[in-house]
Amino acid sequence: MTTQDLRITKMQQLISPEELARRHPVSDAAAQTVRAGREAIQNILKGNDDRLISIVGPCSIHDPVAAIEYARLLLELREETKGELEVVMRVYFEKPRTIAGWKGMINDPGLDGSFRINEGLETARTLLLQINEMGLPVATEFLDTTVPQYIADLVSWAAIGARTTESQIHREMASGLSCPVGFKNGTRGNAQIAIDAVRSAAGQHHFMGTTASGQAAIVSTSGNEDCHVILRGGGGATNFDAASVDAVCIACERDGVRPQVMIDASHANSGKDPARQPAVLHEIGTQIADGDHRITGVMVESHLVGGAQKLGKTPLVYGQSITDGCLGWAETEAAMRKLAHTVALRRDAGLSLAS
Ligand SMILES: O=C[C@H](O)[C@H](O)COP(=O)(O)O
Ligand SMILES: C=C(OP(=O)(O)O)C(=O)O
Repeated sequence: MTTQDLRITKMQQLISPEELARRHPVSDAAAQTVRAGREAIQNILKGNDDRLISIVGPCSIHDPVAAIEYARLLLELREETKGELEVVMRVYFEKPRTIAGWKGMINDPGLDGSFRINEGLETARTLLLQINEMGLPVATEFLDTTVPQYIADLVSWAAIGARTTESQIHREMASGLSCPVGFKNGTRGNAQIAIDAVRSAAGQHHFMGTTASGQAAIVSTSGNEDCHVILRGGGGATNFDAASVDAVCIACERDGVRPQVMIDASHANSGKDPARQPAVLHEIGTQIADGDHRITGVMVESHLVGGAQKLGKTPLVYGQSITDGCLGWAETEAAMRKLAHTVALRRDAGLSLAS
């Protein structure tokens, strides 16, 4: 009598990370973008660079063509604001769902419940290569702990989401990632779990994972010192205001964590209304112009077309989110230019890092 796999309906072979990398190797140009992106972010986190990490882009990627068009626009904005902002594109392939829904392009690239994960991984890797080769560094959320082996060599910054910050396996994963990592506060607004996660990920861990050839392995990590908290609001409250930043930074200091935060202008900080993101960025900009150096980054959900559409609608509107609502491109540009100006104001006022 079998007692095993009673609820498994199918198992298929997954491509190995090694095979995917063999098909789509990292080019020198892409590697250069990744290295430079990581280094710039590390310097900002260490306080050696007074610019602002700016993670900007769609809530999720579902159409690589629109993603490349978006990347071209963002690259121009990156060039224009490079004295004040380190602009990195949000290229999110994995979506953690509150209950159920489309889980992102790696899980279901056909958007139709066909779950062609091998194809999703290949499309994701190809897109990351293209964006990096353009000279634009990339940010993503890592959710499934198998995924980094396939794409992490092309990622300059990673997030652990509000639903997984408290998870031991995600903290272990972060301890071995080669890029800086931001941990979101919890969906109910608890920022302490993100501070705990930063401390945990800084340490060494030993856990189960897979090798590049796809073999199950015992993984040992050295710890990741480039981790930080992301404030995204939650539990019916926002946390982008000066008092919230103060409270979290004081808690960081108490716990031996660098007192610094990235602020997500979207999610609970905008009440999931994308049109409110510019007002959130304005408030963050006011704190920066007042001399606050503890805000080391921002996150913005933005796409070619503002708002969101329901998956299943045919045809889909080109360049519009099928997950959370995003800020449209024109509004994104305007808000990011204003934010860059506040960094310049802080600098011009002599409110340097040392002061
Ligand atoms: O950023 C995306 C969403 O906020 C997150 O995936 C949760 O989405 P859901 O509550 O619609 O499932
Ligand atoms: C899912 C996301 O955010 P959070 O984890 O804050 O809900 C996201 O940034 O896509």
